[in-house]
Amino acid sequence: MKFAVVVFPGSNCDRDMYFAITEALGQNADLVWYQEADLSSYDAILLPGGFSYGDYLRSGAIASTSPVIEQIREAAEAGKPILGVCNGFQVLLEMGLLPGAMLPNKHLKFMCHYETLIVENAETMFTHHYDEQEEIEIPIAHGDGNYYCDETTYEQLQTNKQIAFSYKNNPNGSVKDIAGITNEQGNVLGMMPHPERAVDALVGTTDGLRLFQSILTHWRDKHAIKA
Ligand SMILES: NC(=O)CC[C@H](N)C(=O)O
Repeated sequence: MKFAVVVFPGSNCDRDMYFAITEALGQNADLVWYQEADLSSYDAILLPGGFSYGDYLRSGAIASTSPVIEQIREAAEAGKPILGVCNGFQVLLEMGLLPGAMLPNKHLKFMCHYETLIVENAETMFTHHYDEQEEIEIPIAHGDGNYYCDETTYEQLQTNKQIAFSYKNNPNGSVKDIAGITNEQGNVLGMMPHPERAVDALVGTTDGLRLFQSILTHWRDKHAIKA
């Protein structure tokens, strides 16, 4: 399986994402510069964390206007898996591929530590290697991680089972403790915590690895040649 890691000016978790795919998952990945990217040959697209365009205007806002965004939109419509982590999640919100918006953390401080997440939906292509309501340890690192959506949107998220992860102890003020959501079709996931930083026991937890394994086995099942 071939993954694209889209690099914007100011991305800083692109190498971690690349490591997670190539070293931990054992699959192919390319770091693709946003201006030169041709995403048509990739099976999945990963938007890494960081501070694209220095978080000017709003986190993810300027990146969400770059030409590569049209290709990401097309890939999403084609049903390819799209994962946005942290700044990648902010870009997905700003481009309207996921509902809601990101606000500054409740205490207006950048936070970088482990959080316990609850797997709210273990049936998505990103989460089927977890158990429903399983608690996993994944690090966060953000200043603008306070997810907001209105009541109607929250009801839609619930009805469509779009809430993938929640925080056990909400660190940033997010509505209903939401840590990660999918689109209605289930092939676009945005999450603030960093699964790519949780794929090697040396750094304390490998709980993030199963997210990438979920993408891989789902893709293999879908593309298996059936006799
Ligand atoms: N690690 C990241 O992706 C940081 C995200 C973002 N720029 C913030 O601080 O909110």
